[in-house]
Amino acid sequence: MSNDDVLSRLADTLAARKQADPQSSYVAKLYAKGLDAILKKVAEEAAETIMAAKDGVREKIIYETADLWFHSMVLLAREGIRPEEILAELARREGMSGLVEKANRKENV
Ligand SMILES: N=c1c2ncn([C@@H]3O[C@H](COP(=O)(O)OP(=O)(O)OP(=O)(O)O)[C@@H](O)[C@H]3O)c2ncn1[C@@H]1O[C@H](COP(=O)(O)O)[C@@H](O)[C@H]1O
Repeated sequence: MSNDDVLSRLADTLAARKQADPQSSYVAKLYAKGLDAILKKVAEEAAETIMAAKDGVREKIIYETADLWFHSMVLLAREGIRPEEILAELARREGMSGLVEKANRKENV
């Protein structure tokens, strides 16, 4: 299996877990706990990523960032948002100066 479409495959699994038994699936259990529990995990994993970066251990940064991305993906799945939509937003910004993006953002968001 290629790494190229790992986000799409994971999103398919996360969508399917909406029908799964919370006893047999970590993701189903998280959905059952609700939005606040998912947000708490995102915040925890962000904090763990920060601590890993502070420690400066490469493998730890990769591991904790994977946990952060995974829980962010659970949040997106809960909200019915596909990872392709985030990738499209990043692609839209590609080649655009961050300063231009910042000016546009003030007008649009
Ligand atoms: N990529 C992941 C993944 N990354 C991390 N985790 C889980 O996320 C949790 C990380 O939280 P912590 O480090 O705080 O550990 P914890 O104390 O066990 O977590 P809590 O009980 O406090 O929530 C761990 O339980 C990990 O097992 C993941 N669980 C599932 N997946 C993917 O999601 C798919 C569906 O998982 P299930 O729904 O469990 O079948 C799997 O096939 C994987 O592809």
